[in-house]
Amino acid sequence: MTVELEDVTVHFGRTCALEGFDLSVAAGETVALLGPSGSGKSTALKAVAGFVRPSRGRIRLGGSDVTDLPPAKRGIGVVVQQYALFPHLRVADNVAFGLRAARKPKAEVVRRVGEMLEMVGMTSYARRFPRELSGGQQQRIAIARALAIRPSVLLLDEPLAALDARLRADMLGELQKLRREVPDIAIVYVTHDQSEALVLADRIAVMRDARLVDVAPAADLYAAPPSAFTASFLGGANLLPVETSGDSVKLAGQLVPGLQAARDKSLLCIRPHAIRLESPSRGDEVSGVRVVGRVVAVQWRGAVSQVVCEVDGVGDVRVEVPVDRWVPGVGERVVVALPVEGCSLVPAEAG
Ligand SMILES: Nc1ncnc2c1ncn2[C@@H]1O[C@H](COP(=O)(O)OP(=O)(O)OP(=O)(O)O)[C@@H](O)[C@H]1O
Repeated sequence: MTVELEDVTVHFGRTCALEGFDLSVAAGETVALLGPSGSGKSTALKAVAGFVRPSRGRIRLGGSDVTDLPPAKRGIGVVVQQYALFPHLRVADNVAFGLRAARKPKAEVVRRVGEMLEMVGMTSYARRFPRELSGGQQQRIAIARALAIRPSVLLLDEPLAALDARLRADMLGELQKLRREVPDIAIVYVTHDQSEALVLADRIAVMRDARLVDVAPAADLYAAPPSAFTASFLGGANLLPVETSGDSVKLAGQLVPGLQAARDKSLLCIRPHAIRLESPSRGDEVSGVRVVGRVVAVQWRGAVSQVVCEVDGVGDVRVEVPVDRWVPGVGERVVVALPVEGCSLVPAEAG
């Protein structure tokens, strides 16, 4: 079932939490709402669920206007942050709740509850009460309960936030599997974690200050971010100052081949993993723009090290160095090589 938000605006008192928000999610599509804390992601999702009322705009599900319908009449599966399970019901009864409300036959309820508990790895907890579970376990039951009714729209608000890294990876896998098993479900997934968005979403809607900034297929947004905000929020791109004259682009006085300036104010966008560091004493390994910098910080992060280099006339450049490559020490002079194929231009932000 399609989900459409058209010009949706939500106010809480004097706070505008969502401003003129337009988004359409097709049946079978997963769209992640990604943005910093307070950018309006949860508000957009609550508007679809019916938990908040827009002061302007319309919400349609499967083409029908549901703006004035209460949440229960919308037929949506919802898992929101801190979503309270029914405290007086055991885990299995929580998961069965929607199925019983829909008067499903008893055998089907039992089978479906069993399947759902198995999916979230909670079979042996079926007879416990929510207060006897950890926060992460409660969230897994909330996911099982939302999916039990086989909703055609599923809204997930930071569903993995309470889980540890290992469980989060497992649940991400489960959610991917779910998408294959229920191919027609439309999923709106709120997160501030870009890796979750990249794993799950067909498209990512990037939000900032109550507004939609960019929306596009995840791979396109990552490869060619349309704005400086999206470039840095998704993948932590370096945004480096360039000089333009005519349509040529220069970084620290050097021509960047292959880039054409289309506007006055642009920034050169390059991902930390695309940059190579070389010792000044070694030969040129990488073709592209080469500038000299000084290492000001090194953080080892397991498979990669993050190295920050200070480059005259450019500023700090963040580089990800894989574990099997040379990692310079703090204070060392290095050649920072930027392969042309990793470089793109994004418009500089106004103001
Ligand atoms: N019930 C409310 N009453 C008043 N203000 C609210 C309410 N809910 C949200 N807001 C405000 O609306 C704005 C958007 O909040 P929202 O919860 O949608 O952000 P978010 O992007 O989901 O953030 P987070 O990632 O922290 O959950 C924030 O400024 C927030 O303080």
